Amino acid sequence: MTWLPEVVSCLRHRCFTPRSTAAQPAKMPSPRVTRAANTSNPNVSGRFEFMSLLTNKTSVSDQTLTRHRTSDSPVHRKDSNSSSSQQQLPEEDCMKLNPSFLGIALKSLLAVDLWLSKKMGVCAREGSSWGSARPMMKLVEISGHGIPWIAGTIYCLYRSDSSAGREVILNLLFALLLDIILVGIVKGIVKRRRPTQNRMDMFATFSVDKYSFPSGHATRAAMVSRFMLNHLVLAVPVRILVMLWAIVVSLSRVMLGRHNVTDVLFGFFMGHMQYSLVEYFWLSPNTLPALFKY
Ligand SMILES: CC(C)=CCC/C(C)=C/CC/C(C)=C/CC/C(C)=C/COP(=O)(O)O
Repeated sequence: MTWLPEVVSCLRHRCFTPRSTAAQPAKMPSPRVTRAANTSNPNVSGRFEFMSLLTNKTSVSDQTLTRHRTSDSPVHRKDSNSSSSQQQLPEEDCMKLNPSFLGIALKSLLAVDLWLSKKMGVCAREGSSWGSARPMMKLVEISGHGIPWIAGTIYCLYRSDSSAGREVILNLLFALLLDIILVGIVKGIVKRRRPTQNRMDMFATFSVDKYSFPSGHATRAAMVSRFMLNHLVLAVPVRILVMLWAIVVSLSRVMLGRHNVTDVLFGFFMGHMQYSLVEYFWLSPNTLPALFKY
């Protein structure tokens, strides 16, 4: 499991596309950051910075640039580190200087993930290429939301008059609550930010829902669909509809720009695992008689 921290770190740092330079913690300025900062100040254009390297002027802006230049240099950073052994390199820089094979493979995979997710986010805005389908995708989103599913299951439990029916519905409720808890824990650990193309206009979210890994809709869709296919007696066309619903809910997460592809793929896998967990800990009148007394 030594690879796990590297995977989490890679997901968390977005790897190739920092959302905004202002939001980043203090770290070694990259040439891109320096250039972006300079363009906002007309006195400190890229050209001026180049000239100041030659003329060695000692104006305030020059001093700032000199500081940037010296801290940009790995040699200087090494020196300053040795003079102050307390100072540590930020984690991101360490990864760049000493990339492992796993790190490179992960970063490449995530670069493809970000590129593909952006391409597939065709309903992310009203003005996107499939922007007119956005309202329909938001309906699909609500169909996989936790609140209607939990409320509906509680209602069915209340209305159920057979003990076999109550057992199945109670286990579905257990599965839905387990899903919310497990997804919340993983989101809180990984803390991967949602894609830049996402608009945070989702219905009823928790604080962890600002994070995107894994997709809670994908876990729920995978888990609930497997649950229904295994525990309800359904006609073949309905079974196909259930499978299609799970796929469409998962796909809609990327199309709405809410998630990257890997969030949804992992979510789908995690939903299947959660179902297996529910099967393993199946609540029955034998295992939990107190729950089935009434
Ligand atoms: C409805 C009743 C009776 C109780 C509600 C119990 C409760 C507090 C449920 C929480 C449901 C909830 C807010 C789930 C979050 C759903 C969500 C927005 C997930 C994010 O999905 P993602 O695919 O974007 O990761």
